[in-house]
Amino acid sequence: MVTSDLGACEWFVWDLRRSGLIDRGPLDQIVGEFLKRNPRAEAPALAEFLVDQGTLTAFQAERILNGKSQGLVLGPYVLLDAIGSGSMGQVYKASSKNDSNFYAVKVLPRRSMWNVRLARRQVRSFATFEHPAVVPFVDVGTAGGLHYLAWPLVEGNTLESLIQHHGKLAPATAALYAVQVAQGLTVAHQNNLFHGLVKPSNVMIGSDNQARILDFGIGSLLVENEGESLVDTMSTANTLTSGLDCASPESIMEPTNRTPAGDQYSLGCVLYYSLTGHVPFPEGSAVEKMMAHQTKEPTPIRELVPNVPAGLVAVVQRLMAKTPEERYSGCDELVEALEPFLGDLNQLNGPGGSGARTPPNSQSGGRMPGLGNRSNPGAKITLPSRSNPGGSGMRSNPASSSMIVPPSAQTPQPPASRGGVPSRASFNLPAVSDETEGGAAARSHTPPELGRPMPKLPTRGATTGRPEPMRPARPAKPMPPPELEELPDAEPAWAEEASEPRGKGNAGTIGLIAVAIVLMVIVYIGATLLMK
Ligand SMILES: Nc1ncnc2c1ncn2[C@@H]1O[C@H](COP(=O)(O)OP(=O)(O)OP(=O)(O)O)[C@@H](O)[C@H]1O
Repeated sequence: MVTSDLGACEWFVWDLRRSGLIDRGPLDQIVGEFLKRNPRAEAPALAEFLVDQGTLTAFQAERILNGKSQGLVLGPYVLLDAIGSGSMGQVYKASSKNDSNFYAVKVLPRRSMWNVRLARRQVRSFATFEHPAVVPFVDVGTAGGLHYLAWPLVEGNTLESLIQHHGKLAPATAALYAVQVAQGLTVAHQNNLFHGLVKPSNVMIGSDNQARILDFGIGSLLVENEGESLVDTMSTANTLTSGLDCASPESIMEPTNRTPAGDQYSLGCVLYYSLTGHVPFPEGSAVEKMMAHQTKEPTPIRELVPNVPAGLVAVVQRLMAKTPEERYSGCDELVEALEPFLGDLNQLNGPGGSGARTPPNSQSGGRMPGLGNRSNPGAKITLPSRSNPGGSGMRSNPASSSMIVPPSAQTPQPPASRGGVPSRASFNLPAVSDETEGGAAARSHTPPELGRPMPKLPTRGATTGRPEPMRPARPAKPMPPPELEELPDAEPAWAEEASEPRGKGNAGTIGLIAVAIVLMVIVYIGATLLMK
């Protein structure tokens, strides 16, 4: 199809070609047919058509209409939608050209500096085991100057989101999720992997009532490894701050001191949050929170929620012991300590509700996922119902803006062999990519995205069809074919990383941050003593 045939859609079609989302042949055919029927159509109309017939997702169309055609294909991943953003970067729902499964792809800010080689080693470690509560870190790569990390996409709502919207959990429900997380951590710790950032926003509860730990791998990237720190200083600082509510005292004193025992402390904070609806130290500045983790005890749980069993409170206290040695010998011991509090979930009252029922879509058949027959053989464990508004606290919350829409509601579900998480074996891991955008960016057909409303597209009245704000007008000179075009961000970040051990400088900076934190703590304690 020649450029002159494209009319007012010319710039859009060029950008679409540059994006690498669709093969040129099929694209030209679809566009040609559309323009034959609508010769005067402008770009938004064409975009809407492509979304309607499933060639583009609404997110992709919106990005391209806004002139952001780069970065939609990162290595094997085709970005389909934005899920949310965290302290390290933006997270996208993506499909992989390697296996057609869905992934959560975290894209780090441009020019983040970290050592991809060591991150790849992390990825390989996750290939050695599987657990229903562990969402494995499956890929890391660089494309067009952007670094990306990938995990299988899981459906559900985070504990943070659930509790923010529906309040604290019933003790048995809180214990159930803590057991599931502890089981996942047990297996990870046995494989020499700690999490380092366990917190309510990193625990996803699926419609099968299985807790799944998100963001595995990131904590290790924050830690010095062979003298090289993996994540740039700014990302490290942001991530540490965002994790402060559940950070162990020892990781606060020394940010690279992340261990299995630290995961226990963080899980203690998560359990405290589940039982009370508040993090242990909700008040004050970042420094005051750091101090509190070092020196203070949180408000006693039974002062806030009298019906929490004393034994469960004792478990939280032990998990949150200030010194690692006082905690459990391992998460397996913790699982045993929690099991007596699972009770009979049929009898439980959730936030504002009566008994819970087994969810119709529960894959566990009412049994506690992950525990099999091992625990409470006598107890008839029925999982809390998402669909029971008066139930046990595990309720769906379609109104939550911070929640992702379960992919089942958006797109055809990928084959899930582990209660929502595609099995590691089925990942068919993409060769860790180190390609530049556009170069190896294979042209693929984007899987149709169902059910997402079309974004408000720019009005069609504009003479160019170009939305506002517009990019600068295209130069009058003939454009080179996209294949030959120089991509603006195609600088090989990997080459830099390979030649320069940036982590060392970064490690030094983390050391300085640690020293500064220690000094702040000392000054604070001194000032407090003087005031007394
Ligand atoms: N594997 C995953 N499957 C589905 N959603 C995910 C997955 N990983 C992350 N998310 C979602 O992506 C969003 C952003 O995640 P991200 O980890 O960046 O932020 P966060 O945990 O909220 O904050 P922080 O960066 O401070 O930890 C969150 O809503 C999170 O639930």
